[in-house]
Amino acid sequence: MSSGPHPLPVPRLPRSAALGPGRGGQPRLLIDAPAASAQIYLHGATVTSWIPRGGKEVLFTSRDAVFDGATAIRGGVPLCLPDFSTGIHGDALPKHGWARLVAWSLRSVEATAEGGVRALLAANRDGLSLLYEVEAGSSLGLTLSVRNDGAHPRTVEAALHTYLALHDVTSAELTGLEGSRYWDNLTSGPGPCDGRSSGGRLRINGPVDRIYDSTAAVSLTDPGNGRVITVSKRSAPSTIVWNPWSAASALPDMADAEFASMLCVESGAVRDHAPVIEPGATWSMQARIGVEAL
Ligand SMILES: O=P(O)(O)OC[C@H]1O[C@H](O)[C@H](O)[C@@H](O)[C@@H]1O
Repeated sequence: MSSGPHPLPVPRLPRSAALGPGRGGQPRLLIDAPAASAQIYLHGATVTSWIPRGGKEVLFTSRDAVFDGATAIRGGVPLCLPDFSTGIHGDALPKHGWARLVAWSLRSVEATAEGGVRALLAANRDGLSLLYEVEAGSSLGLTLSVRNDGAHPRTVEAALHTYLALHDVTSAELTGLEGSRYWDNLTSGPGPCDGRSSGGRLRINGPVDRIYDSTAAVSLTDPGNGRVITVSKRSAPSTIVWNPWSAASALPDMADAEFASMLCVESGAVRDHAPVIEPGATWSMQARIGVEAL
């Protein structure tokens, strides 16, 4: 009999959750609870699906996403940490940090009193201990905690790189960022405060890649699906808005035309807002995604 790799410890699961192979045979927690269904891959602790009961899929995951246990998953909520993009000094590798690239362990899974499921995942590396709590219910709660296990203060960038599914991005309107300053990654410069001239709404009709200074909750209308997606957050002073537009065709793991049915609205603490975590201290941030009828 062959003695294969030592299996990872599996926590006791409620009846509304199953751990098994998902796409590409990758370990995945499948949730089917009274309040919602959801999927979480242990690779990168990537939530790839959340469907509130009676509703439609809220998270976009590309049909060409690569599930090989090495590549970052194109869609859902990849975690960017300890760097966002190439980091504060512009030279950090891998891009967006290692958190989305490593296998996380599943610490606990429990049914919530509200009919959802709460999963706790953990990863340690590079002098940092990460804990990630995913609560999939009538809303999706994501809480990321980072402990500095090293002897020196650490500056850590973090973002919940949330891909939201839309019927048609050009008919969507994003509100909540009006009047906020932003850095435009497309021009590598600061953008004008926008939203004022358009009555507070941001419409997407081309590529967008902006890092907003904003703690505000945002709403994204999705008229084709008859809904508004809301994102509220705590300790996350950055909001990143990204759609590659047709440049997505250069991405090997995103299918042609899919850019029309997604918008990333990412909650984080990046660049000037990156927290400095003292030795032994823990910093955490939270985002909550909800859906309302339009
Ligand atoms: O292709 P990835 O490494 O996943 O990055 C996807 C995107 O992430 C963020 O939204 C950045 O602001 C973009 O500049 C970047 O292109």
